[in-house]
Amino acid sequence: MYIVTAKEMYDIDHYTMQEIGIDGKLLMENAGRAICGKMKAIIRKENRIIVFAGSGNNGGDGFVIARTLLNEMYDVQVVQVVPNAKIKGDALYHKQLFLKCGGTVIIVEQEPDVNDLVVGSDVIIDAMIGIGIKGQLREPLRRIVDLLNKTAAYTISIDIPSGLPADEGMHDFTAVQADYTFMVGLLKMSAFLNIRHPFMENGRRFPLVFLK
Ligand SMILES: NC(=O)C1=CN([C@@H]2O[C@H](COP(=O)(O)OP(=O)(O)OC[C@H]3O[C@@H](n4cnc5c(N)ncnc54)[C@H](O)[C@@H]3O)[C@@H](O)[C@H]2O)[C@H](O)CC1
Ligand SMILES: [K+]
Repeated sequence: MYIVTAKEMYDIDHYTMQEIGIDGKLLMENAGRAICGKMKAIIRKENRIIVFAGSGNNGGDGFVIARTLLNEMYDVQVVQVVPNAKIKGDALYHKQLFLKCGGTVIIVEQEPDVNDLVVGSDVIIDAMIGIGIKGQLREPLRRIVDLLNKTAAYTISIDIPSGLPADEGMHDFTAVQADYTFMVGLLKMSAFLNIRHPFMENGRRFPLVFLK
């Protein structure tokens, strides 16, 4: 079993893209699809599902997941936690595919009732931020993470719970208290550090599924 730091994961992704030649969009598609395949064991067609998508590739995974679920007739919409201009590259490509498939994207800064959306949903998919996190969560992510932790019925995090430091060295942070976490590629070190313990609730929280 290999456990990687964020840098090691980026190095492996870089090798996969530059040396092997697998396009980043395809990596994202594979990650999102693999997660959806496993996720179907814990979600239902009648669930109201919201994907919270951030600005980076973690958000891109979220758009792939949203499109895959939408195309399979799940009740899913996306809440984008950053302005449109921040979505770029592979994530923008997958956002556009989701929109062209008829998907709904709600921009958080234009939506005064995010609280009502969360209260009215059964499953939150947390694709706000992954191993690209640097330092303490900034607004509006911090406020949204607090809201999800207080209000969300059931939360599934993509790759790592948003806000959790990817590596060692940080102890004071706010992070999503996920009921389930699907890791992409390789196991991330953050899953095994002491920083995770406050979120564990006697080991019951954070079941992990690791996807190759
Ligand atoms: N391993 C794989 O096979 C694949 C993994 N993927 C996913 O990509 C993310 C990592 O993507 P990256 O774009 O590098 O970073 P993030 O999406 O995690 O975040 C970057 C984003 O976040 C902003 N940001 C950074 N720090 C903060 C902060 N403290 N507060 C608020 N916002 C912050 C920053 O400005 C960027 O915009 C990985 O976890 C996987 O989920 C890919 O799909 C490829 C395949
Ligand atoms: K996440």
